[in-house]
Amino acid sequence: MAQIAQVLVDVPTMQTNRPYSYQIPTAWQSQVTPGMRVVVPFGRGKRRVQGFVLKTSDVTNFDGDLKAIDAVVDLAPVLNTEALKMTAWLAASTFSFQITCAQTMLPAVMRAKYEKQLRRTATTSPTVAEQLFHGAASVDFDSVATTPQQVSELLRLQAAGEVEVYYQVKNQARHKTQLGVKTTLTAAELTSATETVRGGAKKQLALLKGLATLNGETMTQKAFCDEFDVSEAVIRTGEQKGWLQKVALEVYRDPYATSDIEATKPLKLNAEQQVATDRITQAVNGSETKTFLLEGVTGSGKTEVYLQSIAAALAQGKTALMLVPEISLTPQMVRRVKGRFGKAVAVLHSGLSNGEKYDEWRRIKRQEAQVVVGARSAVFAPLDKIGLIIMDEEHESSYKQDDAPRYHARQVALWRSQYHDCPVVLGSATPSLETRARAEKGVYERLVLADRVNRRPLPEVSIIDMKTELQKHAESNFSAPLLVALQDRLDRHEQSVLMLNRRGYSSFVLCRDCGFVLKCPNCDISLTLHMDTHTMKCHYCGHEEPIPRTCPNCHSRQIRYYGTGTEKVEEELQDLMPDARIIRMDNDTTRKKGAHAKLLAKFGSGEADILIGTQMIAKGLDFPNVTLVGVLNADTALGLPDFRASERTFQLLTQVSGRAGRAEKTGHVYIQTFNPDHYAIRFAKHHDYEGFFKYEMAMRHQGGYPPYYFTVQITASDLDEGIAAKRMYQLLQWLRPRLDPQTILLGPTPKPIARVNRRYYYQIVIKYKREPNLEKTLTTLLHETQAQQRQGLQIGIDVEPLHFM
Ligand SMILES: Nc1ncnc2c1ncn2[C@@H]1O[C@H](COP(=O)(O)OP(=O)(O)OP(=O)(O)O)[C@@H](O)[C@H]1O
Ligand SMILES: [Zn+2]
Ligand SMILES: [Zn+2]
Repeated sequence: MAQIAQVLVDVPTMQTNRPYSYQIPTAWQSQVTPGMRVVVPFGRGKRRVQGFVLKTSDVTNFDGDLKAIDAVVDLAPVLNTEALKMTAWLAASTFSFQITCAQTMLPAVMRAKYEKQLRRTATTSPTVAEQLFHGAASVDFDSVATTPQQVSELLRLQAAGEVEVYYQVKNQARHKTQLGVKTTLTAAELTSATETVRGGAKKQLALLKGLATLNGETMTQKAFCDEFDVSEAVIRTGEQKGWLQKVALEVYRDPYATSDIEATKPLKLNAEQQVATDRITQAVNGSETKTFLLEGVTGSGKTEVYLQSIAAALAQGKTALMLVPEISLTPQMVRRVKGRFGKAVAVLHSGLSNGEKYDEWRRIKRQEAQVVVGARSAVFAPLDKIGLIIMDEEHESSYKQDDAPRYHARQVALWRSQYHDCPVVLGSATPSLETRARAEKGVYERLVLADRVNRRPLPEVSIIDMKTELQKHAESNFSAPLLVALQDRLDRHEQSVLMLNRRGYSSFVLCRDCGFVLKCPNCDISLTLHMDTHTMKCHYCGHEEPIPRTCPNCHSRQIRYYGTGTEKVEEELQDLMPDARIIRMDNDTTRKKGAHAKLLAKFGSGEADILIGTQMIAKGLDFPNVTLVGVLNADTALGLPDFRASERTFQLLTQVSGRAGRAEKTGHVYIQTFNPDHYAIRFAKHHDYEGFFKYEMAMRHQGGYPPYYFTVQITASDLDEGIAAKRMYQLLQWLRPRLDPQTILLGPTPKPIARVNRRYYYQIVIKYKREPNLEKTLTTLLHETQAQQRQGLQIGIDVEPLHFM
């Protein structure tokens, strides 16, 4: 029997990966197992914290006095063997703490909430019991300690032993219950009960008939009443007569219960889809830990390949995990998967309430759901026997988490594929350069869908040079050709989608006459406008120069920061086209839960002619009547001070173009830009992913960027800019001798948005090809900066960051 538990404790100010030993009280010795949550005392005083049991052992001779576990939170482990291994791996590979990782893997409601209480003691005087506690055993600390006088009085009482402060760990997870009915009578007893019912009581007979069909099962009262057409009053009568019992029935909050999703059957695959599905199925059946890159143009029917591959895994008695970028943004995808697999599907995404997420999580854990669809953190879904993992739109940067642990869902997916011996499918029309490069090397197997379903052509793309447009007429967000095209669609009762790129809003300057963007002379990366210092800064190398008043390239005075809002665009368009019915989709109009899905449904049902939106409309939408796509400003993302700016622009333009002409009617795309000759725009015009890939790889090679180099970003932030900067210079001195001479250290530099939440950010970027000392150095850094964190300086380590801002 296990007598000692190694517990990972949740103490934010004193994190460590070293577990603490606690004694397991005799009564629980056969019950406490690894992966359970427990409440333990920590430090001096009465502090209670939540922790995870990592290991149990039966060592009986330990040094000193071990504290005992206070309470056991779970009846069964919430982290199984795989999950425990995964936390250890995740912590090591992202340089974060194991407790943070464990918490990230579980639904938010399972995170402990602490309540500070004031308790009575054995020696509390009757007056204090009455005045302070009003007869209760404990009170909320904050409610009785609002003034300094009160606090000082409490301190006095505490010193006198009359009261004590206690930290209560609150379990926030609540199950939802409904009233259910069940009967313990046998069929024969029910029949004889029928004979006691007097002639006219038809409803009582209906009740008995209903109960007879239950076969000992429990049914919710509501469902029972609906199905057998009896009232709650009749149920009460039945209860009084001893025919039935009312019980509390645990129910799941099902976020999709009210939406009626039509069941779908597998489509007949085209030749390319068939080849891809066969290869994946083969790997599923053979339990191959293989990674596929499914590179399929927009509208090539990747989803159908996913669905039929998932079916193959289910046929083997296995489960499947399907990741999509922030799913609340693609309600269409949920419908497709639920339509095919019905109740076997659990959905996890940030649009759900915490209770809903918890319920879906439990459904997966209890193996009641075999298919999980979800956004980033769904990669930790507690599925057993995974047969296939799919990652749709694998290039999406929302798969990377910005806070600790800074993990990429792709990394976790690959780890789980090793654990479960199953294949991973990375799907995209525009794979990330890293992924495509790995396929080139043969690390991943490449599967290609080169054509749209039914050989529909990809839409024609016209590039509109906004420099000449602006010379022709007054400043407007709309070029003449785009307006003509919009009017034309209005006349033909076809729909249009307009995208306004908000990324990089106003943070760089652009010449409206020649399209020139100011770049760093050292790094070939856009300089960022810093209004606080009135300078242009390179945040890769630290180069700084004044804000130009005229364009260094053409000497025009039309150089200014760039940016415009969706609301303004909507107003302008409504003025220009008073008859058009417009839906606007941006952070403002989609803030409310479910608003996103509603707006899309409205557009889908033809209640609007034009959908204006930010990047959120670029992906996944499949509306047959959309024949026109307009991109109002292709350049904003290009101007970002990030070596991935071209890649992101190309991906975005290709994705949004892909929304046009997906069904019978041919589509057309208009891209407005000040940089018509930029290669990202040229390749997007020709839907030429492969061309872009080769060109961009050459650029990365030349600049010494990923995938040719690996990168790690270290940030320091503090309310005091001087402290953050000083710490980074010290850190640079500290890092240099510890790392390989070949390794490049960039910075320290202020982050482009240097001040967020009143904190100042500084960063160092480590670039390397091979760095044997990296792991040791960064692990040391993580642990040694604990003391500084307590003083308010925050250090962040980000392996392979996706954003340098
Ligand atoms: N074999 C098929 N036969 C008929 N229709 C199909 C077939 N496969 C897919 N489709 C239909 O083609 C359309 C496009 O498919 P889907 O949305 O899966 O494309 P996709 O590759 O995911 O595109 P995107 O990357 O643009 O999201 C959908 O409406 C889908 O129902
Ligand atoms: Zn530079
Ligand atoms: Zn210029």
